[in-house]
Amino acid sequence: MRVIIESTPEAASRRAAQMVARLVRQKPVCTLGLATGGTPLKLYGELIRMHQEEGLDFSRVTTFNLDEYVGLPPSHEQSYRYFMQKNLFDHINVDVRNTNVPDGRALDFEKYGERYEQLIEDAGGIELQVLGIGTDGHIAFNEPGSSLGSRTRLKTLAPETVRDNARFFGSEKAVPKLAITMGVGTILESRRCLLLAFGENKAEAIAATVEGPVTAQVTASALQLHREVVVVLDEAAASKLARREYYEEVENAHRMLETGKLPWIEEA
Ligand SMILES: N[C@@H]1[C@@H](O)[C@H](O)[C@@H](COP(=O)(O)O)O[C@@H]1O
Repeated sequence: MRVIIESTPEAASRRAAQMVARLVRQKPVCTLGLATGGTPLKLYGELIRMHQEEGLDFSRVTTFNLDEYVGLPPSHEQSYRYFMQKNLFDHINVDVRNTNVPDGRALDFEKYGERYEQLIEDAGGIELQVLGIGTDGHIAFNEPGSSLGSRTRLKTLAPETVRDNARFFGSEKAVPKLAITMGVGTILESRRCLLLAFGENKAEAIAATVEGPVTAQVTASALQLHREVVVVLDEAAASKLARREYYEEVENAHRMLETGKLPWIEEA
């Protein structure tokens, strides 16, 4: 796990956008996994800017979103399809037919989950999965207790998540209590994961994810089993990490390798 700590959410989002953009430039036909929530908004804003000002081309990109609330039609302002259209897809040149967000109106969720998994497989798997994290340490809607091998399926939201998301719906009562979500196992199969977290209210979940034991009680901790994960944080979200100095050393080493300057070799 590579942990990158930037001073602000803006700087962290720019860093994350550069990673996404590098992939899209190197591999124009690629599959991105996308997330919703407040966290990736600045990342999407930066990708839109890169498309508009630098010609970043999404025309051959396919996308898969992590999750969707059960019962919300795509036209509902709080549906994740609506969110993606408004905050990214409507502003870049992705072909909307190549964008996939689980359908919250599906009736046979078991079958639908299998179909979503198949679509991901048919697209060649997810190259880079963008992730946020819940205050209870969940990724997508894999709430505490979710199997670390789980696949796309129906999930009941934990009370903490209902409380956190009430801000978007006006009240806790209005928050859908069920969601269809990629599983932890689905997420672990993506080739690379990019986890973003900002703000003090994510600090505990991030410390548990990065430095705690791998446990189904903090589903993001399963990312420790993945071979290529980058965690991009702002100062506040990093504030409860015990090994912060080491992560900074690792980043210095990356910079030295990029510039080809390894002082101990030059001095020898
Ligand atoms: N299903 C989503 C997650 O994918 C997201 O990571 C989380 C955090 O949201 P926010 O970024 O708004 O804090 O919220 C929801 O639970």
